[in-house]
Amino acid sequence: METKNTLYPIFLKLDKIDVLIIGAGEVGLEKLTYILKSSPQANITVVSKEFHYKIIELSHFYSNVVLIEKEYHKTDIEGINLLIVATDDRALNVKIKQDAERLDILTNVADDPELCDFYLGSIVTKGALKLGISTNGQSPTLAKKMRMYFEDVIPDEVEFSTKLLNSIRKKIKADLHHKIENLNNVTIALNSNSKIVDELTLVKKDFKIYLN
Ligand SMILES: C[C@@]1(CC(=O)O)c2cc3[nH]c(cc4nc(cc5[nH]c(cc(n2)[C@H]1CCC(=O)O)[C@@](C)(CC(=O)O)[C@@H]5CCC(=O)O)C(CC(=O)O)=C4CCC(=O)O)c(CCC(=O)O)c3CC(=O)O
Ligand SMILES: NC(=O)C1=CN([C@@H]2O[C@H](COP(=O)(O)OP(=O)(O)OC[C@H]3O[C@@H](n4cnc5c(N)ncnc54)[C@H](O)[C@@H]3O)[C@@H](O)[C@H]2O)C=CC1
Repeated sequence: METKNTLYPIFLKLDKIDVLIIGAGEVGLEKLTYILKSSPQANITVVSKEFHYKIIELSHFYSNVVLIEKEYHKTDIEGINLLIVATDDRALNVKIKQDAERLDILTNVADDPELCDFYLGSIVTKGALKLGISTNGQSPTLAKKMRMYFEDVIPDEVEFSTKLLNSIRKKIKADLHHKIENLNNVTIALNSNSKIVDELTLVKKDFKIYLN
């Protein structure tokens, strides 16, 4: 595996596409839980011979999670946009990946990086702000630690600042070049000082003046 991370992160609207998880054991549960934590409205179908009881509980809570109790058949993946494979049968996982390739479906085979078209990352969410973290498959544990670190150090005020910046953004009536300059000026405090919390409080005051 490469040291330099060349993966390209994108932020998907999972309520607008169809996600399928095949296999509903421990790993299926981990993937489902993690996706719902970040995207509670994700459209997710789970196909499996048996279901972890926590997956059944989740499906009662989320009407957007549909469970289908059956053995995998290649027609299950037709029309699917994003696929996560998590059965305990490695040969079956390889076959599902081949079926998916024929239909051009982006696929993650849980815990089998070689078979993955994409990886799930660690995710930090603070209001509108979202950070995706990847170690290029080298250490999921490090990705998790980084998530916990950023959850801790990014101040909750960032939610407020994001909203304010958005309203300023809408108010500034200028050509794109001047708009970017203006927005850079009001956010410059964020870049110039490591005491993010203090700076955000200052920025908040500036914004209030700016908006009045
Ligand atoms: C390549 C990738 C493919 C993918 O699954 O998408 C992958 C692969 C593997 N994971 C393994 C193990 C563990 N995974 C975790 C946790 C997470 N794993 C996640 C993603 C990814 N895992 C992708 C790369 C992400 C990146 O680029 O950094 C996270 C981010 C999201 C998620 O849950 O999917 C989530 C953290 C969420 C969070 O809390 O923020 C823990 C820690 C724990 O659970 O506490 C362990 C045990 C400790 C350890 O091994 O480090 C194994 C070995 C299995 C074995 O031993 O057999 C493989 C296979 C291999 O490496 O060969
Ligand atoms: N549990 C763990 O922490 C880890 C698991 N893995 C690997 O991840 C994979 C999945 O592991 P677990 O989730 O723990 O297994 P599990 O045994 O808990 O779950 C497997 C699921 O796949 C379903 N399944 C099996 N054959 C099927 C078929 N033909 N059609 C539809 N569904 C089918 C089963 O009904 C079950 O729900 C395995 O390859 C395992 O080696 C790897 C690392 C850690």
